Amino acid sequence: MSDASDARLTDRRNFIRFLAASPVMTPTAVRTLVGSLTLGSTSALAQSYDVLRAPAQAVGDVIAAPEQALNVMDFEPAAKKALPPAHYGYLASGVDGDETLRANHEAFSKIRIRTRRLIDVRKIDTSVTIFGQTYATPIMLAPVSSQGAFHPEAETAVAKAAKVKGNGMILSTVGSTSIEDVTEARGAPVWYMLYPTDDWTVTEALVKRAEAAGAPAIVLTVDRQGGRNTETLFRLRRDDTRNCKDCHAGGFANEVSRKPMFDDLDVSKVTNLYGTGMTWDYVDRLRKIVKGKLVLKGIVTHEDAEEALKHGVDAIIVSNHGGRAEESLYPTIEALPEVVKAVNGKIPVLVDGGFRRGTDVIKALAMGATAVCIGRPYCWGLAAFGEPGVAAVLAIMQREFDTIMKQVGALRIADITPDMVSVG
Ligand SMILES: Cc1cc2nc3c(=O)[nH]c(=O)nc-3n(C[C@H](O)[C@H](O)[C@H](O)COP(=O)(O)O)c2cc1C
Ligand SMILES: CCCCC(=O)C(=O)O
Repeated sequence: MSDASDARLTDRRNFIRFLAASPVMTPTAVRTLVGSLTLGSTSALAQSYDVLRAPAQAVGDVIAAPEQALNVMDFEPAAKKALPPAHYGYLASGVDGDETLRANHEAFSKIRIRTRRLIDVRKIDTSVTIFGQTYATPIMLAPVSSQGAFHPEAETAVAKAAKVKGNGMILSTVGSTSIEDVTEARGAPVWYMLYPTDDWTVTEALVKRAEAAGAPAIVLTVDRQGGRNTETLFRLRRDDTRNCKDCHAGGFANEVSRKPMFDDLDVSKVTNLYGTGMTWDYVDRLRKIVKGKLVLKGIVTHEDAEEALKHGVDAIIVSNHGGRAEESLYPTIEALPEVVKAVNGKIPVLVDGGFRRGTDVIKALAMGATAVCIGRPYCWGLAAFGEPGVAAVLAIMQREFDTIMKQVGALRIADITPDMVSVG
Protein backbone atom coordinates (compact mmCIF):
# COMPACT_ATOMS: atom_id res chain seq x y z
CA MET A 1 0.00 0.00 0.00
CA SER A 2 3.03 2.27 -0.01
CA ASP A 3 2.06 3.40 -3.53
CA ALA A 4 -1.06 5.15 -2.24
CA SER A 5 0.31 8.57 -3.13
CA ASP A 6 0.60 7.55 -6.81
CA ALA A 7 -1.37 10.04 -8.90
CA ARG A 8 -3.16 7.21 -10.67
CA LEU A 9 -4.72 6.19 -7.41
CA THR A 10 -6.51 9.49 -6.93
CA ASP A 11 -8.94 8.20 -9.55
CA ARG A 12 -11.62 6.28 -7.67
CA ARG A 13 -11.81 3.38 -10.04
CA ASN A 14 -8.07 2.88 -10.13
CA PHE A 15 -7.92 3.10 -6.39
CA ILE A 16 -10.42 0.30 -6.04
CA ARG A 17 -8.58 -1.75 -8.63
CA PHE A 18 -5.46 -1.19 -6.61
CA LEU A 19 -7.19 -2.41 -3.46
CA ALA A 20 -8.68 -5.42 -5.19
CA ALA A 21 -5.31 -6.41 -6.62
CA SER A 22 -3.69 -6.30 -3.22
CA PRO A 23 -2.90 -9.73 -1.89
CA VAL A 24 -3.96 -8.68 1.61
CA MET A 25 -7.47 -7.53 0.61
CA THR A 26 -10.31 -10.03 0.39
CA PRO A 27 -13.30 -9.06 -1.80
CA THR A 28 -15.36 -8.48 1.35
CA ALA A 29 -12.70 -6.20 2.80
CA VAL A 30 -12.58 -4.20 -0.43
CA ARG A 31 -16.34 -3.82 -0.43
CA THR A 32 -16.40 -2.73 3.19
CA LEU A 33 -13.69 -0.19 2.59
CA VAL A 34 -15.32 1.14 -0.57
CA GLY A 35 -18.62 1.44 1.27
CA SER A 36 -16.93 3.64 3.83
CA LEU A 37 -15.40 5.98 1.25
CA THR A 38 -17.10 9.29 0.55
CA LEU A 39 -15.98 9.53 -3.06
CA GLY A 40 -19.43 8.93 -4.55
CA SER A 41 -21.73 6.11 -5.60
CA THR A 42 -20.41 2.60 -5.71
CA SER A 43 -23.12 1.29 -8.02
CA ALA A 44 -21.13 1.61 -11.27
CA LEU A 45 -18.23 -0.07 -9.60
CA ALA A 46 -20.39 -2.83 -8.24
CA GLN A 47 -21.14 -3.79 -11.84
CA SER A 48 -17.50 -4.28 -12.57
CA TYR A 49 -17.20 -7.84 -11.35
CA ASP A 50 -13.47 -7.95 -11.84
CA VAL A 51 -13.11 -5.27 -9.19
CA LEU A 52 -15.82 -5.96 -6.67
CA ARG A 53 -16.85 -9.55 -6.62
CA ALA A 54 -20.17 -10.59 -5.21
CA PRO A 55 -19.91 -12.85 -2.18
CA ALA A 56 -18.10 -16.03 -3.06
CA GLN A 57 -20.42 -18.92 -3.80
CA ALA A 58 -20.21 -22.07 -1.80
CA VAL A 59 -19.38 -25.08 -3.92
CA GLY A 60 -22.69 -26.35 -5.32
CA ASP A 61 -24.48 -22.99 -5.19
CA VAL A 62 -25.98 -21.82 -8.45
CA ILE A 63 -24.93 -18.30 -9.40
CA ALA A 64 -27.76 -15.84 -10.04
CA ALA A 65 -25.70 -13.24 -11.93
CA PRO A 66 -22.50 -13.30 -13.99
CA GLU A 67 -20.76 -11.14 -11.37
CA GLN A 68 -21.04 -13.96 -8.86
CA ALA A 69 -18.92 -16.37 -10.84
CA LEU A 70 -15.45 -17.04 -9.55
CA ASN A 71 -14.45 -19.21 -12.47
CA VAL A 72 -16.00 -20.36 -15.74
CA MET A 73 -17.16 -23.67 -14.27
CA ASP A 74 -19.56 -21.68 -12.08
CA PHE A 75 -21.66 -21.03 -15.20
CA GLU A 76 -22.45 -24.68 -15.88
CA PRO A 77 -25.00 -25.24 -13.06
CA ALA A 78 -26.63 -21.91 -13.99
CA ALA A 79 -26.90 -23.08 -17.61
CA LYS A 80 -28.39 -26.36 -16.45
CA LYS A 81 -30.99 -24.49 -14.40
CA ALA A 82 -31.87 -22.19 -17.32
CA LEU A 83 -32.24 -24.85 -20.02
CA PRO A 84 -34.74 -27.59 -20.79
CA PRO A 85 -33.05 -30.94 -20.01
CA ALA A 86 -32.78 -31.88 -23.67
CA HIS A 87 -30.91 -28.68 -24.54
CA TYR A 88 -28.67 -28.89 -21.51
CA GLY A 89 -28.07 -32.55 -22.33
CA TYR A 90 -27.05 -31.63 -25.87
CA LEU A 91 -24.48 -29.16 -24.56
CA ALA A 92 -23.18 -31.25 -21.69
CA SER A 93 -22.83 -34.67 -23.24
CA GLY A 94 -19.95 -36.44 -24.94
CA VAL A 95 -20.07 -39.98 -26.29
CA ASP A 96 -20.30 -43.40 -24.62
CA GLY A 97 -19.62 -42.76 -20.93
CA ASP A 98 -18.23 -39.20 -21.39
CA GLU A 99 -14.77 -40.39 -20.35
CA THR A 100 -12.95 -38.56 -23.15
CA LEU A 101 -14.91 -35.42 -22.37
CA ARG A 102 -13.69 -35.58 -18.78
CA ALA A 103 -10.18 -36.68 -19.76
CA ASN A 104 -9.70 -33.57 -21.92
CA HIS A 105 -9.88 -31.34 -18.87
CA GLU A 106 -8.35 -33.68 -16.34
CA ALA A 107 -5.20 -34.06 -18.45
CA PHE A 108 -4.21 -30.49 -17.63
CA SER A 109 -3.63 -31.57 -14.02
CA LYS A 110 -0.72 -33.71 -15.17
CA ILE A 111 1.12 -30.71 -16.63
CA ARG A 112 2.99 -28.46 -14.24
CA ILE A 113 4.03 -24.87 -14.89
CA ARG A 114 7.62 -23.66 -14.40
CA THR A 115 7.70 -20.00 -13.45
CA ARG A 116 10.46 -17.41 -13.74
CA ARG A 117 10.85 -14.61 -11.21
CA LEU A 118 12.06 -11.02 -11.07
CA ILE A 119 10.76 -9.92 -14.44
CA ASP A 120 8.91 -6.60 -14.71
CA VAL A 121 5.44 -7.78 -15.74
CA ARG A 122 3.45 -4.59 -15.28
CA LYS A 123 2.73 -4.44 -19.01
CA ILE A 124 1.91 -7.54 -20.99
CA ASP A 125 0.57 -8.09 -24.50
CA THR A 126 -1.57 -11.19 -25.07
CA SER A 127 -2.32 -10.54 -28.73
CA VAL A 128 -1.77 -13.15 -31.44
CA THR A 129 -1.70 -12.82 -35.20
CA ILE A 130 -3.16 -15.63 -37.29
CA PHE A 131 -3.50 -15.40 -41.07
CA GLY A 132 -2.50 -11.74 -40.88
CA GLN A 133 -5.30 -10.84 -38.46
CA THR A 134 -4.41 -9.74 -34.93
CA TYR A 135 -6.63 -10.80 -32.03
CA ALA A 136 -6.35 -9.40 -28.50
CA THR A 137 -6.17 -12.89 -27.05
CA PRO A 138 -5.20 -16.43 -28.05
CA ILE A 139 -8.55 -17.68 -26.68
CA MET A 140 -10.91 -18.25 -29.61
CA LEU A 141 -14.50 -19.47 -29.73
CA ALA A 142 -14.95 -22.97 -31.15
CA PRO A 143 -17.85 -23.62 -33.52
CA VAL A 144 -20.91 -24.78 -31.61
CA SER A 145 -24.09 -25.59 -33.51
CA SER A 146 -27.67 -24.51 -32.79
CA GLN A 147 -26.96 -21.86 -30.19
CA GLY A 148 -30.62 -20.84 -30.40
CA ALA A 149 -31.18 -23.88 -28.18
CA PHE A 150 -29.25 -22.05 -25.46
CA HIS A 151 -30.51 -18.47 -25.75
CA PRO A 152 -32.79 -16.54 -28.13
CA GLU A 153 -29.94 -14.20 -29.10
CA ALA A 154 -27.76 -17.21 -29.92
CA GLU A 155 -24.57 -16.54 -31.92
CA THR A 156 -25.37 -12.81 -32.09
CA ALA A 157 -24.93 -12.47 -28.33
CA VAL A 158 -21.71 -14.50 -28.52
CA ALA A 159 -20.35 -12.37 -31.36
CA LYS A 160 -21.11 -9.14 -29.52
CA ALA A 161 -19.26 -10.33 -26.43
CA ALA A 162 -16.37 -11.55 -28.62
CA LYS A 163 -16.20 -8.13 -30.25
CA VAL A 164 -15.80 -6.38 -26.91
CA LYS A 165 -13.22 -8.83 -25.62
CA GLY A 166 -11.37 -9.26 -28.94
CA ASN A 167 -11.77 -13.05 -29.26
CA GLY A 168 -11.66 -14.70 -32.66
CA MET A 169 -14.80 -16.69 -33.48
CA ILE A 170 -15.68 -19.71 -35.62
CA LEU A 171 -19.27 -20.09 -36.80
CA SER A 172 -20.78 -23.56 -37.28
CA THR A 173 -22.50 -24.58 -40.52
CA VAL A 174 -25.46 -25.55 -38.38
CA GLY A 175 -25.50 -22.37 -36.32
CA SER A 176 -28.79 -20.66 -35.56
CA THR A 177 -27.58 -17.39 -37.11
CA SER A 178 -26.32 -16.52 -40.59
CA ILE A 179 -22.69 -15.62 -41.21
CA GLU A 180 -23.72 -12.16 -42.36
CA ASP A 181 -25.49 -11.42 -39.06
CA VAL A 182 -22.66 -12.90 -36.99
CA THR A 183 -20.04 -10.91 -38.91
CA GLU A 184 -22.00 -7.73 -38.30
CA ALA A 185 -22.37 -8.46 -34.57
CA ARG A 186 -18.67 -9.40 -34.26
CA GLY A 187 -17.73 -6.24 -36.18
CA ALA A 188 -15.13 -8.27 -38.12
CA PRO A 189 -15.00 -11.39 -40.28
CA VAL A 190 -15.37 -14.75 -38.54
CA TRP A 191 -14.02 -18.14 -39.57
CA TYR A 192 -16.58 -20.50 -41.05
CA MET A 193 -16.73 -24.13 -39.94
CA LEU A 194 -17.90 -26.38 -42.75
CA TYR A 195 -19.80 -29.62 -42.48
CA PRO A 196 -19.27 -30.92 -45.97
CA THR A 197 -22.73 -32.34 -46.90
CA ASP A 198 -22.97 -35.11 -49.46
CA ASP A 199 -24.15 -32.70 -52.16
CA TRP A 200 -21.18 -30.82 -53.65
CA THR A 201 -23.42 -28.05 -55.04
CA VAL A 202 -24.61 -27.28 -51.51
CA THR A 203 -21.09 -27.44 -50.08
CA GLU A 204 -19.77 -25.12 -52.75
CA ALA A 205 -22.60 -22.64 -52.13
CA LEU A 206 -21.85 -22.64 -48.39
CA VAL A 207 -18.16 -21.90 -49.03
CA LYS A 208 -18.97 -19.12 -51.49
CA ARG A 209 -21.42 -17.51 -49.11
CA ALA A 210 -18.97 -17.65 -46.21
CA GLU A 211 -16.20 -16.13 -48.32
CA ALA A 212 -18.52 -13.43 -49.63
CA ALA A 213 -19.18 -12.52 -45.98
CA GLY A 214 -15.42 -12.09 -45.54
CA ALA A 215 -14.53 -15.35 -43.79
CA PRO A 216 -10.73 -15.57 -44.02
CA ALA A 217 -10.76 -19.29 -43.22
CA ILE A 218 -12.94 -22.31 -43.97
CA VAL A 219 -12.64 -24.88 -41.19
CA LEU A 220 -13.49 -28.38 -42.39
CA THR A 221 -14.47 -30.62 -39.49
CA VAL A 222 -13.26 -34.16 -40.14
CA ASP A 223 -13.94 -36.01 -36.91
CA ARG A 224 -17.56 -37.05 -37.30
CA GLN A 225 -17.36 -39.57 -40.15
CA GLY A 226 -18.21 -42.72 -38.27
CA GLY A 227 -21.16 -41.52 -36.25
CA ARG A 228 -21.37 -41.41 -32.49
CA ASN A 229 -23.05 -43.02 -29.54
CA THR A 230 -24.74 -40.23 -27.58
CA GLU A 231 -25.79 -42.35 -24.64
CA THR A 232 -25.42 -39.71 -21.93
CA LEU A 233 -27.52 -37.28 -23.97
CA PHE A 234 -30.37 -39.77 -24.03
CA ARG A 235 -30.16 -40.24 -20.29
CA LEU A 236 -30.08 -36.50 -19.62
CA ARG A 237 -33.10 -35.75 -21.76
CA ARG A 238 -35.24 -38.79 -21.04
CA ASP A 239 -37.45 -36.99 -18.50
CA ASP A 240 -38.03 -33.95 -20.66
CA THR A 241 -41.69 -33.99 -21.57
CA ARG A 242 -41.08 -31.32 -24.23
CA ASN A 243 -38.50 -33.67 -25.72
CA CYS A 244 -37.49 -31.24 -28.42
CA LYS A 245 -40.36 -32.25 -30.71
CA ASP A 246 -40.46 -28.77 -32.24
CA CYS A 247 -36.72 -28.64 -32.79
CA HIS A 248 -36.58 -31.87 -34.73
CA ALA A 249 -39.92 -31.88 -36.50
CA GLY A 250 -39.94 -32.85 -40.15
CA GLY A 251 -36.83 -35.01 -40.30
CA PHE A 252 -33.26 -34.30 -41.30
CA ALA A 253 -33.77 -32.24 -44.47
CA ASN A 254 -36.28 -29.99 -42.77
CA GLU A 255 -34.00 -29.59 -39.78
CA VAL A 256 -31.05 -28.59 -41.93
CA SER A 257 -33.08 -26.32 -44.15
CA ARG A 258 -34.22 -24.36 -41.09
CA LYS A 259 -30.63 -23.33 -40.39
CA PRO A 260 -29.96 -19.90 -41.88
CA MET A 261 -26.84 -20.97 -43.77
CA PHE A 262 -29.05 -23.24 -45.89
CA ASP A 263 -31.52 -20.48 -46.82
CA ASP A 264 -32.30 -20.57 -50.53
CA LEU A 265 -30.42 -23.85 -51.01
CA ASP A 266 -32.03 -27.00 -52.31
CA VAL A 267 -31.16 -29.51 -49.59
CA SER A 268 -33.38 -32.30 -50.88
CA LYS A 269 -30.31 -34.36 -51.90
CA VAL A 270 -28.44 -33.83 -48.64
CA THR A 271 -28.59 -36.99 -46.57
CA ASN A 272 -25.66 -36.42 -44.26
CA LEU A 273 -23.56 -33.57 -43.00
CA TYR A 274 -20.46 -35.32 -41.83
CA GLY A 275 -18.84 -36.52 -45.02
CA THR A 276 -19.01 -40.22 -44.27
CA GLY A 277 -17.29 -41.04 -47.57
CA MET A 278 -14.81 -38.18 -47.36
CA THR A 279 -11.11 -38.83 -48.11
CA TRP A 280 -8.05 -36.63 -48.75
CA ASP A 281 -9.36 -36.24 -52.32
CA TYR A 282 -12.19 -34.22 -50.83
CA VAL A 283 -9.65 -31.95 -49.13
CA ASP A 284 -7.95 -31.45 -52.50
CA ARG A 285 -11.25 -30.66 -54.14
CA LEU A 286 -12.08 -28.15 -51.43
CA ARG A 287 -8.58 -26.70 -51.59
CA LYS A 288 -9.26 -25.81 -55.22
CA ILE A 289 -12.40 -23.79 -54.46
CA VAL A 290 -11.42 -22.19 -51.14
CA LYS A 291 -9.90 -18.81 -51.97
CA GLY A 292 -8.71 -18.04 -48.44
CA LYS A 293 -7.28 -20.37 -45.82
CA LEU A 294 -8.31 -23.98 -45.39
CA VAL A 295 -8.20 -25.38 -41.85
CA LEU A 296 -8.80 -28.98 -40.73
CA LYS A 297 -10.50 -29.46 -37.37
CA GLY A 298 -10.36 -32.81 -35.64
CA ILE A 299 -6.79 -33.95 -36.39
CA VAL A 300 -5.21 -35.82 -33.45
CA THR A 301 -2.23 -37.72 -34.89
CA HIS A 302 1.11 -36.83 -36.48
CA GLU A 303 0.25 -39.10 -39.42
CA ASP A 304 -2.77 -36.99 -40.34
CA ALA A 305 -0.91 -33.74 -39.61
CA GLU A 306 1.79 -34.79 -42.12
CA GLU A 307 -0.91 -35.66 -44.64
CA ALA A 308 -2.58 -32.28 -44.09
CA LEU A 309 0.66 -30.50 -44.94
CA LYS A 310 0.95 -32.50 -48.17
CA HIS A 311 -2.57 -31.44 -49.14
CA GLY A 312 -1.95 -27.72 -48.74
CA VAL A 313 -3.89 -27.21 -45.51
CA ASP A 314 -3.17 -23.83 -43.87
CA ALA A 315 -3.80 -24.70 -40.20
CA ILE A 316 -4.87 -27.57 -37.97
CA ILE A 317 -7.18 -27.59 -34.99
CA VAL A 318 -6.24 -30.51 -32.74
CA SER A 319 -9.65 -31.57 -31.52
CA ASN A 320 -11.74 -34.57 -30.53
CA HIS A 321 -14.91 -32.49 -30.76
CA GLY A 322 -14.91 -31.87 -27.00
CA GLY A 323 -15.13 -35.62 -26.34
CA ARG A 324 -18.07 -35.88 -28.75
CA ALA A 325 -16.29 -37.75 -31.56
CA GLU A 326 -15.09 -41.15 -30.34
CA GLU A 327 -14.39 -42.40 -26.83
CA SER A 328 -10.66 -42.43 -27.51
CA LEU A 329 -9.63 -41.58 -23.96
CA TYR A 330 -6.96 -39.46 -25.63
CA PRO A 331 -7.01 -35.89 -24.27
CA THR A 332 -6.26 -33.33 -26.96
CA ILE A 333 -3.56 -31.66 -24.84
CA GLU A 334 -1.72 -35.00 -24.97
CA ALA A 335 -2.19 -35.26 -28.75
CA LEU A 336 -0.95 -31.71 -29.31
CA PRO A 337 2.83 -32.37 -29.05
CA GLU A 338 2.95 -34.97 -31.84
CA VAL A 339 1.00 -32.70 -34.17
CA VAL A 340 3.20 -29.71 -33.29
CA LYS A 341 6.29 -31.80 -33.95
CA ALA A 342 5.01 -33.04 -37.31
CA VAL A 343 4.00 -29.55 -38.43
CA ASN A 344 7.36 -28.13 -37.34
CA GLY A 345 6.24 -24.50 -37.41
CA LYS A 346 5.06 -24.60 -41.04
CA ILE A 347 1.42 -23.75 -40.25
CA PRO A 348 -0.48 -22.66 -37.12
CA VAL A 349 -1.70 -25.42 -34.80
CA LEU A 350 -4.74 -24.64 -32.67
CA VAL A 351 -6.21 -26.94 -30.05
CA ASP A 352 -9.51 -27.33 -28.20
CA GLY A 353 -11.06 -29.62 -25.61
CA GLY A 354 -11.42 -29.04 -21.89
CA PHE A 355 -9.92 -25.55 -21.65
CA ARG A 356 -11.41 -24.05 -18.51
CA ARG A 357 -8.58 -22.06 -16.90
CA GLY A 358 -6.03 -19.46 -17.91
CA THR A 359 -3.40 -21.95 -16.82
CA ASP A 360 -4.78 -24.51 -19.33
CA VAL A 361 -4.28 -21.94 -22.07
CA ILE A 362 -0.67 -21.16 -21.19
CA LYS A 363 0.16 -24.88 -21.04
CA ALA A 364 -1.08 -25.38 -24.61
CA LEU A 365 0.82 -22.33 -25.86
CA ALA A 366 3.98 -23.51 -24.14
CA MET A 367 3.52 -26.86 -25.88
CA GLY A 368 3.43 -25.15 -29.27
CA ALA A 369 -0.19 -24.16 -29.92
CA THR A 370 -0.76 -20.85 -31.70
CA ALA A 371 -4.15 -20.38 -30.06
CA VAL A 372 -6.79 -22.40 -28.22
CA CYS A 373 -10.55 -22.64 -28.64
CA ILE A 374 -13.24 -23.00 -26.02
CA GLY A 375 -16.65 -24.53 -26.66
CA ARG A 376 -18.92 -25.33 -23.74
CA PRO A 377 -17.79 -22.55 -21.36
CA TYR A 378 -19.08 -19.68 -23.48
CA CYS A 379 -22.30 -21.61 -24.12
CA TRP A 380 -22.82 -21.99 -20.36
CA GLY A 381 -22.50 -18.19 -20.08
CA LEU A 382 -24.87 -17.73 -23.01
CA ALA A 383 -27.48 -20.13 -21.67
CA ALA A 384 -27.41 -18.70 -18.17
CA PHE A 385 -27.26 -14.95 -18.85
CA GLY A 386 -27.08 -14.18 -22.58
CA GLU A 387 -24.43 -11.75 -23.81
CA PRO A 388 -23.29 -10.61 -20.32
CA GLY A 389 -22.77 -14.26 -19.43
CA VAL A 390 -20.56 -14.85 -22.47
CA ALA A 391 -18.67 -11.62 -21.74
CA ALA A 392 -18.07 -12.72 -18.16
CA VAL A 393 -16.77 -16.14 -19.24
CA LEU A 394 -14.37 -14.53 -21.69
CA ALA A 395 -13.26 -11.95 -19.12
CA ILE A 396 -12.64 -14.54 -16.42
CA MET A 397 -10.55 -16.76 -18.70
CA GLN A 398 -8.63 -13.75 -19.93
CA ARG A 399 -8.03 -12.47 -16.40
CA GLU A 400 -6.71 -15.86 -15.37
CA PHE A 401 -4.54 -15.99 -18.47
CA ASP A 402 -3.13 -12.49 -17.82
CA THR A 403 -2.28 -13.53 -14.28
CA ILE A 404 -0.42 -16.67 -15.27
CA MET A 405 1.40 -14.83 -18.10
CA LYS A 406 2.73 -12.44 -15.49
CA GLN A 407 3.54 -15.21 -13.05
CA VAL A 408 5.62 -17.10 -15.60
CA GLY A 409 7.32 -13.86 -16.61
CA ALA A 410 6.02 -13.75 -20.19
CA LEU A 411 5.46 -10.25 -21.54
CA ARG A 412 4.13 -11.38 -24.90
CA ILE A 413 2.89 -14.63 -26.41
CA ALA A 414 6.26 -15.27 -28.06
CA ASP A 415 7.82 -15.36 -24.57
CA ILE A 416 5.79 -18.48 -23.71
CA THR A 417 8.25 -21.30 -24.33
CA PRO A 418 8.34 -25.11 -23.90
CA ASP A 419 10.54 -24.86 -20.80
CA MET A 420 7.59 -23.27 -18.98
CA VAL A 421 5.88 -26.64 -18.63
CA SER A 422 6.94 -29.90 -17.11
CA VAL A 423 5.03 -32.98 -18.20
CA GLY A 424 4.88 -36.42 -16.59
C1 LIG B 1 -23.15 -28.48 -28.19
C2 LIG B 1 -21.94 -28.58 -29.04
C3 LIG B 1 -22.07 -28.39 -30.42
C4 LIG B 1 -20.95 -28.46 -31.24
N1 LIG B 1 -21.09 -28.22 -32.57
C5 LIG B 1 -20.00 -28.27 -33.38
C6 LIG B 1 -20.11 -28.00 -34.76
O1 LIG B 1 -21.17 -27.67 -35.27
N2 LIG B 1 -18.99 -28.12 -35.50
C7 LIG B 1 -17.78 -28.47 -34.99
O2 LIG B 1 -16.78 -28.55 -35.71
N3 LIG B 1 -17.64 -28.70 -33.65
C8 LIG B 1 -18.72 -28.60 -32.86
N4 LIG B 1 -18.57 -28.82 -31.51
C9 LIG B 1 -17.22 -29.07 -30.96
C10 LIG B 1 -16.53 -27.75 -30.59
O3 LIG B 1 -16.21 -27.01 -31.73
C11 LIG B 1 -15.24 -27.98 -29.80
O4 LIG B 1 -14.43 -28.87 -30.52
C12 LIG B 1 -15.46 -28.50 -28.38
O5 LIG B 1 -16.64 -27.99 -27.82
C13 LIG B 1 -14.27 -28.12 -27.51
O6 LIG B 1 -14.36 -28.70 -26.26
P1 LIG B 1 -14.94 -27.96 -24.95
O7 LIG B 1 -16.41 -27.88 -25.12
O8 LIG B 1 -14.50 -28.85 -23.86
O9 LIG B 1 -14.29 -26.58 -24.86
C14 LIG B 1 -19.68 -28.74 -30.68
C15 LIG B 1 -19.56 -28.91 -29.29
C16 LIG B 1 -20.66 -28.82 -28.48
C17 LIG B 1 -20.50 -29.00 -27.00
C1 LIG C 1 -26.10 -31.47 -36.73
C2 LIG C 1 -25.37 -30.81 -35.65
C3 LIG C 1 -24.08 -31.43 -35.23
C4 LIG C 1 -23.32 -30.46 -34.45
C5 LIG C 1 -22.13 -31.01 -33.75
O1 LIG C 1 -21.06 -31.01 -34.31
C6 LIG C 1 -22.21 -31.49 -32.38
O2 LIG C 1 -23.31 -31.53 -31.83
O3 LIG C 1 -21.17 -31.82 -31.80
